[in-house]
Amino acid sequence: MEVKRQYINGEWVHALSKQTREIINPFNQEVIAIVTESNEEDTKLAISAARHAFDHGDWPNTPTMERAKVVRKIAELIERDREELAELESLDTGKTVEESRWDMDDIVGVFHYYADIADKDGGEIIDSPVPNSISKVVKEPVGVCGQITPWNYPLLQASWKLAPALVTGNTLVMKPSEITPLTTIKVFELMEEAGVPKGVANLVLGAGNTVGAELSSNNDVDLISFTGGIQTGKKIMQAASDNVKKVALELGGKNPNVIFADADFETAVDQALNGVFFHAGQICSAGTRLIVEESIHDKFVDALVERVKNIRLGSGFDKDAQMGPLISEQHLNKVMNYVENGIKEGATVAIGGKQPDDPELQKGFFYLPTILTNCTTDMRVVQDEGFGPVMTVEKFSTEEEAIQLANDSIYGLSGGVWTKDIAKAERCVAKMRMGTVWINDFNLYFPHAPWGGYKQSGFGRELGKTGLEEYQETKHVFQNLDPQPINWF
Ligand SMILES: NC(=O)c1ccc[n+]([C@@H]2O[C@H](COP(=O)([O-])OP(=O)(O)OC[C@H]3O[C@@H](n4cnc5c(N)ncnc54)[C@H](O)[C@@H]3O)[C@@H](O)[C@H]2O)c1
Ligand SMILES: C[N+](C)(C)CC=O
Repeated sequence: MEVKRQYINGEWVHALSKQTREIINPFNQEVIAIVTESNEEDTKLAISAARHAFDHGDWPNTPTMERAKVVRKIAELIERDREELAELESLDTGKTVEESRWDMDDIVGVFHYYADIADKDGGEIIDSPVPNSISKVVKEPVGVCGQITPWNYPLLQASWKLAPALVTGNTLVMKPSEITPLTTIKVFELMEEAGVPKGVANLVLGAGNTVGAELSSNNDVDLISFTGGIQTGKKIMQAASDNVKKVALELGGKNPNVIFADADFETAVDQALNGVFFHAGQICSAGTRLIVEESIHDKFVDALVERVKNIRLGSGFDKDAQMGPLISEQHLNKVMNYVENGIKEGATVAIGGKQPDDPELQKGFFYLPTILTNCTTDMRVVQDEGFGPVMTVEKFSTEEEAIQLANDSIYGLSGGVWTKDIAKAERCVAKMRMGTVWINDFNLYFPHAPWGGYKQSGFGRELGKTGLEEYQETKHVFQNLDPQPINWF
């Protein structure tokens, strides 16, 4: 098997150490690729290349419209290779190919969106309070950006960083998750084909505690944009402090989905299932914390359990499969422990709570879709991000209690409210401390609207206009057209 290489200063090169890593298919544990294993020294080379391209190259000063053409070309190439990329993503993550196709469409949309909006904000003229002067605000690229992504949406999360960084004239070094680097490698090939100049976009492949730590601590990096877990986010924030680099953190969530008794019952049941079990619950915004009005609690749980019985587990390449495996054995063990601890805390398993018996699934890291009832807000299983196909169910009896439960979390990424009473929904939304709140929907995102967290779900925003501004500095330029001595000294 040919070893896949890192991309530094426009060259596909092996890591200096010549170490490699096997990439595993989570459905059957087969080795699907071997990639070079970068370390701190490779990362320093990649950062130097990005630094040189920023300080001495043309990209930061290339007209925005020209950069937008390159970004649009990347979108077109991803669209051209959509099927290959979708299959690669499914092979690497275990998600169904249909899910991966949706991801690819979203990714194409993100590159187009940023190509479209990049030249729409050329700065601002300020009405200067000083006679005979010009005061203006201009936007400039931040500089060298370190970008670190997780394994659950490898290319989607990469696209949310690459497209705005490139179109605004930054240079960058990306580090995908060491478990799922394959589609990111492929897109760097497409970026080369699209004409991204040498040194502007660099790719290193390796572990968090080596490559990731170097990227976040290196003083030649001006901004670190990270998507991943809360504990890693804290380390990155600390590592970034030496040169006070800009930090953007997209961290985890434990997202409440509040169901009022007057909600459209069938739709709320259907979307509550989708909110949790899509991609086997390995979604930052999964609605794993169901909060249901007491009067419909039993009926709602019964309906969920009946539907869960029919969820089909299987290979991402099986057209009938609705849910794939978890990403790794280590993650499977984490999810199993999380559920076992929840049971010890007093939760009741309404369905699932174990690995499937199906002999065809034994090589994969599968876990059954699980619903835990009798949950209360003080339990770890309710507070911690399980990141698996596990829903906890709590009850409430008043609107105030629903809001209080929904906010009782260190996280604040997203949440949902289901009711036909729009005034009630708006009252709840106004009090819910989360970056995204859905009314009568769940887990919807698109390029035009910002995405990010309150509280310990992080700070900074991706997507939308705000996602572009993350990659820009704001400079005030004041010009005196009639300079005179002040005669103070
Ligand atoms: N808020 C969002 O938009 C969003 C989106 C996707 C995933 N997530 C979160 O990501 C997590 C799952 O992803 P994960 O398990 O890959 O997270 P993780 O934190 O373990 O790893 C994420 C990335 O950080 C790297 N890393 C690890 N240690 C590092 C260190 N010391 N310094 C620098 N980089 C380091 C990893 O190699 C990987 O590339 C979940 O918590 C999920 O909620 C959040
Ligand atoms: C941000 N999102 C929802 C695409 C993936 C979260 O894990």
